[in-house]
Amino acid sequence: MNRKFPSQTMPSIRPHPDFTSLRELPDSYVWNHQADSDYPSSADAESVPIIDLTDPNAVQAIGHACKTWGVFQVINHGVPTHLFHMVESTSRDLFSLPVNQKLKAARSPDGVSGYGFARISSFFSKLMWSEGFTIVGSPQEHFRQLWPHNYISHCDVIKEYKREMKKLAGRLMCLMLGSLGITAEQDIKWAGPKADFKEASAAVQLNYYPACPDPERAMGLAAHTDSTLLTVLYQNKTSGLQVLREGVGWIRVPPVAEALVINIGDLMHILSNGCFPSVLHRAMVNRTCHRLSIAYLYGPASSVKISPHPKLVGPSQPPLYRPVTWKEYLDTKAKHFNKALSWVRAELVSL
Ligand SMILES: C=C1C[C@]23C[C@H]1CC[C@H]2[C@@]12CCC[C@@](C)(C(=O)O1)[C@H]2[C@@H]3C(=O)O
Ligand SMILES: O=C(O)CCC(=O)C(=O)O
Ligand SMILES: [Fe+2]
Repeated sequence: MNRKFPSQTMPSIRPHPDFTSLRELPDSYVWNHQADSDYPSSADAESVPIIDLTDPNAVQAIGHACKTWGVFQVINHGVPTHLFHMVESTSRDLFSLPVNQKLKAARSPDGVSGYGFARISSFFSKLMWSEGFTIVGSPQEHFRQLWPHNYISHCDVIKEYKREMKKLAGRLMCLMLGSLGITAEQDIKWAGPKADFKEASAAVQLNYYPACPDPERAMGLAAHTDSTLLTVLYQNKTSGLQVLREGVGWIRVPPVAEALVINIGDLMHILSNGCFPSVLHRAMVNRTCHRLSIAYLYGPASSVKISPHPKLVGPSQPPLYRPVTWKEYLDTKAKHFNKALSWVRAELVSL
């Protein structure tokens, strides 16, 4: 499944089919879900924790969720509801444009921003039943191509969304690290003097999963971990997100009104020296309803090297990973995909 396909055979930009016109799932979209029987489909005996950020015990609850799940949902997070409606409406406007219009903002072969299949597509021989739009920095140039007359209001929505998400992600960083006895003020220099992670950077990923004629055999977004410190994920009312629980199987993460899903990413896995493992997750699709999700992929400023925190390292706990910048890690991920973490680990051994 993790075979790498040369980019010539799987370019990131192919003319997208008009999903709405397909009555049957083309063979190129049929995934072999046989391998899933290794992990029996869980009877939902367990569910991903839901944490109220206004609860005085939130730090402990977050620490426990990060150690044992790598994912949790947050409620009472303080992000105004209207912002989700606005960003959802920008997303809908974007994905409902005609294919040729969307391709005007296609991600270039060596670029990060723009419209296209998920970056990880190149590792799979089958196609995913989804479309994506990645925003790094300002979306203005791409949005101008898509909506020559009203791109500014869409840009403003993204700007506001990023501002709110950055605040929330900084708060979550403090809570997560706090649960490990690390204080952002004293122990994390790159958190800045106010410990607000002001210099942090991020990407926004808009995901669209059209309704699918044969959802059992299709795949929305293949199993992966995020190359981030943490990811804040908003999903609309249609379910589809699943996380892999060791020894249990794929567990659904149902949409909960007003809640946001928080994933631990690979860089947090490294920073916590493996205490907070990154979570493998995937998105399935639906026969009658389309699905939208918006991921805020949060990482450090470009000059920061992430390494196991000194407070979590000692004679009995050697550092398991070598220091990496976000860019270095993304390059490793682009080469080795789901084996990237072990590459960063293996390289330490070979130093
Ligand atoms: C900052 C990031 C994180 C990226 C790469 C780059 C921009 C787009 C992100 C995603 C978003 C969709 C899933 C993923 C797996 C993908 O294919 O593109 C992510 C990837 C990663 O987390 O590795
Ligand atoms: O659509 C989803 O629920 C998952 C999206 C995701 O994993 C991502 O954008 O990284
Ligand atoms: Fe993800």
